[in-house]
Amino acid sequence: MLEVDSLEKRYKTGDMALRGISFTVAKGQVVGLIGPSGAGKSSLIRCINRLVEPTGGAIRLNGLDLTKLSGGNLRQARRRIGMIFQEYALVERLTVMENVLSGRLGYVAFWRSFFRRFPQTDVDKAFQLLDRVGLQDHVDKRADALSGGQRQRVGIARALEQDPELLLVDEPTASLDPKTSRQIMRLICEVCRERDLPAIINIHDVVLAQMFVDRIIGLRAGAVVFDGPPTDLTDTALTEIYGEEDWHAMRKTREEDAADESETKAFEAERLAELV
Ligand SMILES: Nc1ncnc2c1ncn2[C@@H]1O[C@H](COP(=O)(O)OP(=O)(O)OP(=O)(O)O)[C@@H](O)[C@H]1O
Repeated sequence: MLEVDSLEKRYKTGDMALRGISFTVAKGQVVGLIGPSGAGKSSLIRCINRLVEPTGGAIRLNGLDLTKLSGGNLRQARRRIGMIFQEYALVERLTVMENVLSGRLGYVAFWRSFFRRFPQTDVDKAFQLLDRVGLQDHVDKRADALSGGQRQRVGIARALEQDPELLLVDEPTASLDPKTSRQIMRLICEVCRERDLPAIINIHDVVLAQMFVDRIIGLRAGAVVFDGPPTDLTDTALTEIYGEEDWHAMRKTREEDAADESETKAFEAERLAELV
C-alpha cells in the first residue's frame, strides 16, 4: 500500500507545486492522475520516487517512509518502484530481452550486468513477462526495430521484471495512436490487478483514464480537488479540475479521434468489400 501524507513541495524558485496532498492507494488499485498543466502531477510522481526532494510530509510504501531515506537505502527503495515512461526509455541498440533484463540492474552484481550474464531465474521471468505482454515472437529483435506500442510493452515488461511494489506511469500513451493507447492502458491495468500492484498513472487523456482506471485523482494548483471513481467525474467535477474551457477542448479532441477512427474503419470495410 502507498500512503501519501500531507505531502508538500516548494521549489527553490518559491513555486508551491504540492500543497499538503494526502491519499492512499491500496494493493492492486490503479489511480489515474489528471489535472491541467502546472497542477503538480509530475512533481507528485517525482516526489514519490524521490527524483524531486519533498519539502514536507511523508510517503510510505508498505510502511517504509521513503522521504527519510538517503544513499544506499534510497537506491534500494527505488528498486521497489517500477517506472513506465512516455518515451519508453529503452536502449535502442539492445534487444527486447536485454532491455527487459535491464530491470534487474541493481539487483545483480555489477560484473554480471557488465557481461550481461543474468541468473537463469531472471531470464525465465523475462520470457514469461514478454509472453504476458504479447512480445514472445520479438525477444531477440533490437528495440529500434519495434513500433511505439511494442516499445511500450517492453517498458511494461522491464518495469515488472524488477518485481516492483508500486508502479509509477508517466503519460504512457502520449506518443501512441488511439487504438494502441487503449491496448496499452488495458494491459497496464490488467497486470496491476493480476499482481496486486498499486499504480499511479499520470495521464492527460481523461476519457482514456475513465475507461480503464479504478479511481481518479484530480489535481489543481497543487491540491487534490477530486478523488473518486471514474463514474463520479461529472462535468461539474471536470470544471473544478480544469476550469471552464480546457476540458471541453479535450473532449472535443477525443471526439475527433473517435470520428477519425470510425472513418478509417469505414474506409477499410469499403476496400474489403471491393476485394470480395
Ligand atoms: N524544477 C522546477 N523548478 C521550479 N518550479 C518548478 C519545477 N518543476 C515544476 N515547477 C513548478 O511546479 C508547478 C507544478 O509543475 P508540474 O510540472 O509538477 O505540473 P504538471 O501537472 O506535471 O504539469 P504538466 O502537465 O504540464 O507536465 C508549476 O507551477 C511549475 O512551474
